[in-house]
Amino acid sequence: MSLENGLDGATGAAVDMAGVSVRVVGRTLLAEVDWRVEFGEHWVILGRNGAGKTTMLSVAAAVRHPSSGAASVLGHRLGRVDLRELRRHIGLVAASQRLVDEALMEEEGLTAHTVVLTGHTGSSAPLWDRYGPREHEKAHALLADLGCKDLADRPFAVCSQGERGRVRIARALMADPAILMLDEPFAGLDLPAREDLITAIEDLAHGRPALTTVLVTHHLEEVPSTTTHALLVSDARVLAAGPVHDVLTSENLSRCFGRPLTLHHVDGRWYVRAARRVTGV
Ligand SMILES: Nc1ncnc2c1ncn2[C@@H]1O[C@H](COP(=O)(O)OP(=O)(O)OP(=O)(O)O)[C@@H](O)[C@H]1O
Repeated sequence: MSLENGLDGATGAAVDMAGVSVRVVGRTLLAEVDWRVEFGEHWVILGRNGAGKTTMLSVAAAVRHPSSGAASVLGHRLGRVDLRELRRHIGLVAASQRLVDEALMEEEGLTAHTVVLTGHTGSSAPLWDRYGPREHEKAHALLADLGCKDLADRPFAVCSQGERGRVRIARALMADPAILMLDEPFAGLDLPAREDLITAIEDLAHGRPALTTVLVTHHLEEVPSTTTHALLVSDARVLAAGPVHDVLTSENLSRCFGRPLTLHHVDGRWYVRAARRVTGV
């Protein structure tokens, strides 16, 4: 089997989990998860701290095997496919990820453009003989797509958190992934940086209709307007999954987060607030 041309030999969904459980000694991190993501869909995963969001993403990104159940990614069943090969077609972006060799970054002052280039080879250091004019140009174009073309020559080490977040996504896109998975990309961003990144993600969805995305976040305010589907996870189980307008309701969110919540949908974006207790006058 070859994944050389992206999805050769792949059939079915972008992600397909049936009865997936993940267990570690004495603990269940995911229990009996059924979840299907079709190509071109844009999902958001929401849930409380420790609910199992990152664990779900790690199975979907072919980083972790289920303890039981069946998981297929890009049509290939985990356990029957070379995971390293499969991961080349999955762009996983997490703030905790170490992208490039830290020592090299400090010593040689690797620029944001160079960090994006390393996405072509999936390497932690630049492999210069593997990058031609086409790759250099593409890295510039991706920085521009993410609204940060001016960062190209800036050392990555001095980039702000918001800037790094965008460079990380540009790097992931260098490999032309079929699916882009973003784990809390807005963590630590100030309001303008957050809004700019949301706009960049919305632009990606408009500009690349074939791209499938899965976003993990804590805040309803961060759900891009291009989101098509939502999954709520609670205590290692899927509480609700499906079209975004069916799943994102005050009732579902109140159950998911364990307190009465009121959800508002304005101009394509979502806002939530805790229902206030009425006190006496
Ligand atoms: N290797 C492990 N061994 C034991 N427990 C683990 C392991 N990995 C994760 N967990 C626990 O499993 C639970 C789910 O973790 P996960 O990272 O998936 O949650 P999350 O929903 O992404 O949480 P957060 O919003 O806080 O990032 C957490 O309670 C976590 O402490």
